[in-house]
Amino acid sequence: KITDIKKAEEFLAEFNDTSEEIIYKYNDAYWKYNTNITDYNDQLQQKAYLQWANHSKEFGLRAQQFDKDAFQDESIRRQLEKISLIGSAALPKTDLKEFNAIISKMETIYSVAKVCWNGDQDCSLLDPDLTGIMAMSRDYKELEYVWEGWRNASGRTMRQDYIRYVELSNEAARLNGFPDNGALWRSYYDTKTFEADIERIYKELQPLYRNLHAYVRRKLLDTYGQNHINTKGAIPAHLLGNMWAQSWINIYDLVVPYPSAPKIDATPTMLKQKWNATHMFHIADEFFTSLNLIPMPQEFWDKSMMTKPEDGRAVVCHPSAWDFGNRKDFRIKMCTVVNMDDLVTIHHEMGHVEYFMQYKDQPVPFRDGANPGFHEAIGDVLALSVSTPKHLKEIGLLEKVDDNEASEINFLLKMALDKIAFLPFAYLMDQWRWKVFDGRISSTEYNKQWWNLRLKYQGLCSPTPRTEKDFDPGAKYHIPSDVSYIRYFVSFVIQFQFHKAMCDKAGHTGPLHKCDVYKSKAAGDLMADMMSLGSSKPWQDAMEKITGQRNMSAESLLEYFQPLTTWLKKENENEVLGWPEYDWSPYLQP
Ligand SMILES: O=C(CCC(O)(O)[C@H](Cc1ccccc1)NC(=O)c1ccccc1)N[C@@H](Cc1c[nH]c2ccccc12)C(=O)O
Ligand SMILES: [Zn+2]
Repeated sequence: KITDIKKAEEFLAEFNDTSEEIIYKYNDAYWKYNTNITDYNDQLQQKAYLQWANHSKEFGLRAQQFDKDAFQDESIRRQLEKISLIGSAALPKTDLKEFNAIISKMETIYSVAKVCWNGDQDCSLLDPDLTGIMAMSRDYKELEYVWEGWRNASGRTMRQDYIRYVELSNEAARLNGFPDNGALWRSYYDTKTFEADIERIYKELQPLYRNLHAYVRRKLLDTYGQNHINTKGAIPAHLLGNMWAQSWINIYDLVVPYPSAPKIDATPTMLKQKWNATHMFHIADEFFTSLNLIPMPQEFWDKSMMTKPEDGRAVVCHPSAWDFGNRKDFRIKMCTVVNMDDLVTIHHEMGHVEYFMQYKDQPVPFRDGANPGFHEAIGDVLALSVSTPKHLKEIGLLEKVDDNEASEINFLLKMALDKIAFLPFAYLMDQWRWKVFDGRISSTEYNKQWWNLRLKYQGLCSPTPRTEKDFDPGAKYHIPSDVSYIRYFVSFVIQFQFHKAMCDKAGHTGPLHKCDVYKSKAAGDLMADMMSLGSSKPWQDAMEKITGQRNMSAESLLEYFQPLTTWLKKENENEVLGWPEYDWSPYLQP
């Protein structure tokens, strides 16, 4: 093994110089495919992917020639380690081609899947039509039709491909020295107690979730009646305002605690004031620059895709942020709809781009988040400030803001419908996949085990009978697209730690949920100093830089929701928490 430091430095310099161009070429081809799904563009992206994979493999094998532990210089050691971890590029050529082809096939199925009415006359895609129905409809049967139709058109048709995807993922993981792909994914958190830490944090948050679940279930009884809601059973999964019941924000009007107090909903005002996508992006950009963060560059405004093309092109609508690797070209691809949900999502995506720009001068192996959860948290932290009634009023999206207990509970419940409802979903998404990758869940019971987890963690049941002909996990973007999900669970916990640290830095006093860091340069600098590290240091160092402590903790999240927790416990005094009648189901009712 090579231990010569000069040779190591030359190798790293060569990697850095040759990588930018090949990364740009791959992103350019992948962007063209994502914003215009055709066979031709698919072939081009697969070719560019193979070139990028060959580059990774060549440099990965060369990096392994060095005895990385022989180097005192932590940066050299860490760069060699990251270059050695080449993921799917370790697969033999034919397997690699098959692997990439399967993923783009599943992703295409997902992006073009549609639900049709009256004999295929008119059909709807997920984005924006089916999403809109799931959010707005209060018709039990209509929701059921769309919920099942989407799963038939997306998940069900990719079930066989997924089985092959699992085999190839595990083969690649083994070639990288891991027992299975779940172990490889968990390694990105560089913490040997990661699973135990996540489980502990989940257990701390579960009481609050069960209180929210019981409260919402009680309210849904008023809307959907005894036949469809059992106050000791699971909630039918299609009634929560979202295709996957991962966010319950869209049924806020059915569950608002004090209907007479002002509803904190900015969407009607956005529509009345004729907001459009570009304006929403500028509002978000202005928030970032108010914190002395880097503004979106001109190329961003010129090359991003902010709305779904109207020329009938098939595109991947699921939002994403793009770093083209040349330290200049950064984009967002999103099918923006003018509503509060998408204003929050724009902040989420822009958080990714801010992170890209903050670490763009790091060596290529360090141009990444401290861990995947950090990358997901940045934008959401800023959105916590933007979502306060005080801030929404400041940007003209709310007329009046009351400062009384009723308004406070209304606001905190709305935030809980997004942030607390999401936690069990984010947790179970990779619980299921970790078990699929390590063989604890076999392909003969993919769907049965999925619904076991949906019941166990979310307290949901399917509105219609499910069999192993179905593949409901495939109905959620990240499964066909090979994108891990525990990153969002981590993000939803640490974003409150970051929020608290920024609020302290901004000199905020009073309850955490009222904090808005708008225009605080000190708070912005705190985040910028962390982001500029990229993945050059262990994430515990990055965490310490912001919060002064080195671990993930649910403490700040629980502090933020404290007033709501107290209120819910009182409200639920005579409620049954949980779903003890676990075998109740809406389709077995008379
Ligand atoms: O998937 C997303 C947003 C999309 C993304 O920005 O996370 C995107 C997903 C993706 C990953 C890899 C390839 C393609 C899409 N991630 C990125 O664009 C991204 C960019 C750079 C680094 C890491 C991730 N959100 C999750 C849940 C979620 C977390 N926070 C939210 C806030 C508002 C709305 C949704 C969410 C979801 O919709 O289920
Ligand atoms: Zn994201």
